[in-house]
Amino acid sequence: MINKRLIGTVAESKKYIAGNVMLQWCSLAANIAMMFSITDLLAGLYYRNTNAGTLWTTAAVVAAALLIRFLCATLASRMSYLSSKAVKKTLRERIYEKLLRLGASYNEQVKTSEVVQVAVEGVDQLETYFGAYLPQFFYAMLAPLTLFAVLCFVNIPAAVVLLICVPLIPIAIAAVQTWAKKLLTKYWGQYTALGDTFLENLQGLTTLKIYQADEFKHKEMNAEAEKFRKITMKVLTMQLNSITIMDLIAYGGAALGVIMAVTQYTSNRVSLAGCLLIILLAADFFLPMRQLGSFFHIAMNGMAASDKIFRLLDLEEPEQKETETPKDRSIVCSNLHFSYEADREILHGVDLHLPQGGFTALVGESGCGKSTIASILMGRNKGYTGSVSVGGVELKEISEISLLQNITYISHQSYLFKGTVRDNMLMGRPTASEEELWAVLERVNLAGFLKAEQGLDTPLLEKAGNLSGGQRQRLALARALLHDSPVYIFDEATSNIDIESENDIMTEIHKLAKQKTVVLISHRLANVVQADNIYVLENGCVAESGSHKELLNRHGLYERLWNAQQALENYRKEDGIA
Ligand SMILES: Nc1ncnc2c1ncn2[C@@H]1O[C@H](COP(=O)(O)OP(=O)(O)OP(=O)(O)O)[C@@H](O)[C@H]1O
Repeated sequence: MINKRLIGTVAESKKYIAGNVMLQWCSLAANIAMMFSITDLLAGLYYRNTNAGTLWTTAAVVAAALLIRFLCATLASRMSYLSSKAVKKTLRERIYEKLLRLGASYNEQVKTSEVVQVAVEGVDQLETYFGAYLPQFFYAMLAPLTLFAVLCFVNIPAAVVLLICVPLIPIAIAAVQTWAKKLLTKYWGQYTALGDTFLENLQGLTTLKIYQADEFKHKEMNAEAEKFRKITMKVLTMQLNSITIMDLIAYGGAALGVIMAVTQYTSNRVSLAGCLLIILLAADFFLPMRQLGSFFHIAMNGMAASDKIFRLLDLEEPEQKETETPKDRSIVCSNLHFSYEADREILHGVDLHLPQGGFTALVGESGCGKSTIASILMGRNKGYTGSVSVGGVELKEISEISLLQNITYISHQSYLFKGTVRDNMLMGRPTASEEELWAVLERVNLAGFLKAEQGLDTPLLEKAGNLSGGQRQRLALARALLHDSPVYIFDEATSNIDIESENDIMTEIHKLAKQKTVVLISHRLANVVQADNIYVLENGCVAESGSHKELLNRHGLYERLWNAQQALENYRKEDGIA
């Protein structure tokens, strides 16, 4: 239960733990002095040899001891607070830095919901471990030894009996530990699983309602929650039972000490004051250990959480590369293979050439691997084989920051943050002036709408929920234009939006393609007609490539897809659907 690595990780907390232990020890010393004084007075009263001076001295000692104990308790809780603060700050910083180092491909290794739970709940659990458990652990060792040393001067047999009984509490704790550890690991597993399902169902609630599947999911969640309730009850029962056992040992041990004191007194081996002192201090032998026992379960929870934190902190990090993206940004993929799962290859030896300043399109039926290629180019999927090079340098060798400065990715669901239009746009270029912001908004045809609202200060809800799909995409494009990177990848950037927005965005993409390297992934072949080169993918392989005209003349897959789409679009036009 003393995790050296954990303590080493939050080294700053060591001084607070030591301070806390010292303060508790001072409080104990004050208590001992107070008990000495009181028992002396009581014995004096019994033998009728007390004078006013003794009374005043006792009153002064009691008052001073109470004041010291009050100050020590206040300062000790301050120490707990400081150590908890250090723990939260350090561990959350470590988790955050780790995620940054894992980079864009972090969720290849860990689920976002797990990261959130570990960083929030997991770290909170450790707060108690550092703030309460660890100081109590050391104090629970120190207190009985101190009392033993003091009581040895009063009566050795009673002091020995009390000291011998103290270790029974940690022995009882150790007995339940193996079982408790298994139970807590299971508890944490179910807790994260429940959190995962809850988050997913909440995010998909509208979809569940549309398909009236909410009742079914409700039942599923109920079943999972019931499982979690049962395991929580098991944990609580285990905690309650072990606390009962500890209470029996603690108060049984104290009772034994009292019996010893009385028998020693009746056989004249200890004075009345000494006997009273043993009786009054007997419980103090056990209370720190008993208190430790009650923190023990919280600490075990913390241990289970720390395992998860260290699992996250120990995830293998992609090597931090120093190489800058070369000036020549032409991208070449040769014999590119990639699988998300071991036994299912998605890309089977793809060869692509995306020349600097060129306008290249990737087309193909759904699921053929277009977005996977885009992800690889953005450095998000690192486990590919074959070669992907930028200006002759292997992609894996290029630093992630440099790559992301040079390539901008715009998907059909670009993320817009809660805040204002300005906040979101400045992410593209933090130094952009007001004029520059309005200029790109004009380019994407969003300026008119925003002027009628609150301009750049128009508030945005989470994921820009208060904008239409088309407006969201135009804003995402405006932000991307501000980024002004040499390469742009548009991955179905005009999917699911109105035809006007699509036309506006496509016009901008075509203009951009005259100045930058543009890769356009699109279902709609009418959008790629102007591309210099079109790669037609089929089942993770390049089936054909060439310009629109060349591909039509080949009479292959591209022509079939084109004819099918044209027929559909003409039909729509005739029926006035589009
Ligand atoms: N994260 C993932 N884990 C496992 N398999 C995945 C993952 N993402 C995609 N796939 C699989 O990889 C294949 C290619 O997906 P990809 O998204 O690259 O296709 P796409 O051509 O972009 O399709 P679409 O045009 O529908 O967007 C699909 O069969 C898909 O099931």
